[in-house]
Amino acid sequence: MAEAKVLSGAGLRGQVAGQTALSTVGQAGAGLTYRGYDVRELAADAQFEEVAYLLLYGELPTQAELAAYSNKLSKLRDLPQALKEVLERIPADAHPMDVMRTGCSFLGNIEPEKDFSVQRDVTDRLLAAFPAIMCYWYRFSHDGQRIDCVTDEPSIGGHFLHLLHGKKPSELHVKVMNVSLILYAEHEFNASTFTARVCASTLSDLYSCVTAAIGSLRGPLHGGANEAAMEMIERFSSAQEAVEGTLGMLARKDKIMGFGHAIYKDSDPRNEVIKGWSKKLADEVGDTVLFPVSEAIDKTMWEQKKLFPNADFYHASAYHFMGIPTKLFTPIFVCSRLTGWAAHVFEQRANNRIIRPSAEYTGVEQRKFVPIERR
Ligand SMILES: CC(=O)SCCNC(=O)CCNC(=O)[C@H](O)C(C)(C)COP(=O)(O)OP(=O)(O)OC[C@H]1O[C@@H](n2cnc3c(N)ncnc32)[C@H](O)[C@@H]1OP(=O)(O)O
Ligand SMILES: O=C([O-])CC(=O)C(=O)O
Repeated sequence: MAEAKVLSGAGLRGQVAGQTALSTVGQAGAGLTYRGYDVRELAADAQFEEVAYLLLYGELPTQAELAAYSNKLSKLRDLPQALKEVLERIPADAHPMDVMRTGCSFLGNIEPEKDFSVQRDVTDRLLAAFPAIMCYWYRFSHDGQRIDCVTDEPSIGGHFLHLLHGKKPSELHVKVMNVSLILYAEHEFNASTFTARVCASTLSDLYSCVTAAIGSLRGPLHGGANEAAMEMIERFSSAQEAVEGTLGMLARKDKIMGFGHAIYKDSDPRNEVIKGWSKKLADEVGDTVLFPVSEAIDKTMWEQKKLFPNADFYHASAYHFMGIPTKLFTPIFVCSRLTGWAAHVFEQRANNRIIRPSAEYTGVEQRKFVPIERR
């Protein structure tokens, strides 16, 4: 058992910065709940669209509500021609998180949120369109193909895989994508969500809040860690090499991406779920390197530092086994976390005061201005 985390000091750690009814993180019992439901139960039995509905509309849907919601989302998947033209101009070596940021922002120009009464419709549109924004750009810039942005896949996860690979995904892969989207959907006042809430608190529009949040998620200390973890794992060709490499990184005081957490102290409840699915995928593809390497790093980190894998670490190998290019890992997080961001924006708007903390001044004392010719 690791020691209790120090919840004070830099990074606003431990400061209560507002209220939420959306999730609890790191509390006794479940570890992570969405509107009171244990994320592990949701990941085992729910569809991502149900979880999106729960977060955005307040309760789990009935069969009829889910069918109507999924149908609504399916009809909103296609991209306007103007957006496709913008995506075609973004170079292949751009980072896909920058593509998502631009895609979201541009859609805000051509389909603006006219007033807050349409906030749920704008969110549903983004939820439906994000997989196509990512895949249209990726397939055009990498394969020179203008893909059809509409598929008959019932789920968002299946739709994404179909757009990316140009064929119907397997049942197992659709299931894993569904689990992954559920695990990433919401996480209280993490950096990107807090960014969205700060933006919302100025009464800005939803596209601006989401665009700002994407920028915040991009960094390797937050969502970008799944991509960074993959790059590290791929450097090792055996478990033995991974142990030695991890010890070397720790000796050099490098940060090991995909480990540790600002709130959880001895485990991230999402890890056991995605690790289990990563193992199933490893068996499916007959992997004998990536999964053992991941487990060797995991074991070494716990033995040496009592640091545990967070949600990002085993997502890396899971996505890789499904043939997803590494640089698309964090954009998938965007497709999911959009639900949490938007739900927080709705909450902020419903009970708003501009978020404007104070700073402790550490600069020079007040002094007299000296005109430039006398400096
Ligand atoms: C979905 C998500 O966003 S989950 C987070 C994804 N991010 C990562 O995986 C990046 C790697 N991890 C980290 O950088 C950190 O653990 C964070 C950013 C997640 C949390 O940061 P903090 O709350 O500041 O971490 P914490 O206070 O627990 O750090 C304690 C000590 O452990 C060290 N530590 C924490 N994580 C790591 C790590 N992954 N590798 C090496 N050392 C680490 C810190 O440097 C610190 O050491 P120090 O006391 O000598 O300075
Ligand atoms: O809560 C955090 O700081 C980071 C995290 O795990 C998430 O956003 O999913």
